[in-house]
Amino acid sequence: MVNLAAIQLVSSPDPLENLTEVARQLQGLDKSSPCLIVLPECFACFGGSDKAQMDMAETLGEGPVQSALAELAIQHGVWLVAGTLPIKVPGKEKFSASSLLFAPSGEVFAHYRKIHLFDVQVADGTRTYLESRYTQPGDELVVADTPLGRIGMAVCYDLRFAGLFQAMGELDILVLPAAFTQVTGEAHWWPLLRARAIEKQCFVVAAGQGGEHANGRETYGHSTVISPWGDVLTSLAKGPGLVQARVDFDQMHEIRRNMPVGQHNQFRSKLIEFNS
Ligand SMILES: O=C(O)CNC(=O)[C@H](CS)NC(=O)CCC(=O)C(=O)O
Repeated sequence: MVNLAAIQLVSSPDPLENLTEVARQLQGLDKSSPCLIVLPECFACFGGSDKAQMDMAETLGEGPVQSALAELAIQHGVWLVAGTLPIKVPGKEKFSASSLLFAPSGEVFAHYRKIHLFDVQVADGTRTYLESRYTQPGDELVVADTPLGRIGMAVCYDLRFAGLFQAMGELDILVLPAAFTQVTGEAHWWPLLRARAIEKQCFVVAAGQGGEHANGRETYGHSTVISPWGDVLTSLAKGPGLVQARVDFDQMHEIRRNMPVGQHNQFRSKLIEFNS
């Protein structure tokens, strides 16, 4: 059994405040099985100015937020997907929206830089988003081969690009830190997430920002754990909280035996792997 968990936040622009909330939510974790916890996109700083994010950007492997995260992973003995953090890109002005996977040892086991940037006019005209104005896109797929299983890493808007997940090959768990808008979340969050779980025949752990933020932005929330059959095992609509589901991978192997989608897949692609 493995406990798959997501912490939902309504992050402020203040990293200390948000890290304190993460530490508080971790107190509710069921540690009777090995745990994987996912934090939301921009968990440490959200709803402020672009400058607030630029100012807190850290160099990979050093900085107060990364140190705090490593400490939490060690303290609780868990695998921790630290949502996204602004991480400096050598030689570039912009930072990458980096999703770091911490091992229970506190080491950064894998590092995914969000590939697809959300430069979008939201349907009801509420807001125009231009993530590329301050974020450097990544260009590598990342699958972390861990003792818990093969973990595919993606962030938020990436969810809309099915080719990304096809290219990842076989996955046991897909993690998705997110900050979906209220408008697009209402319309697309569930069909996209459940489709990914079904087509990859894997568990999906999605951690969202979920509420009203300092700059008036509304995020959709609905953090969740979804089974390889597409069932929603747990979810939380809005507000800070912890969702968790102890899962048995036998169900996943049974589904794959009966419907060997992976073997029938006619598409193959190169990918970057981080191995233990
Ligand atoms: O910009 C920030 O402060 C933090 N980053 C985000 O909130 C990102 C980019 S704006 N949000 C998304 O990608 C929403 C995707 C989405 O809602 C969808 O695909 O429907």
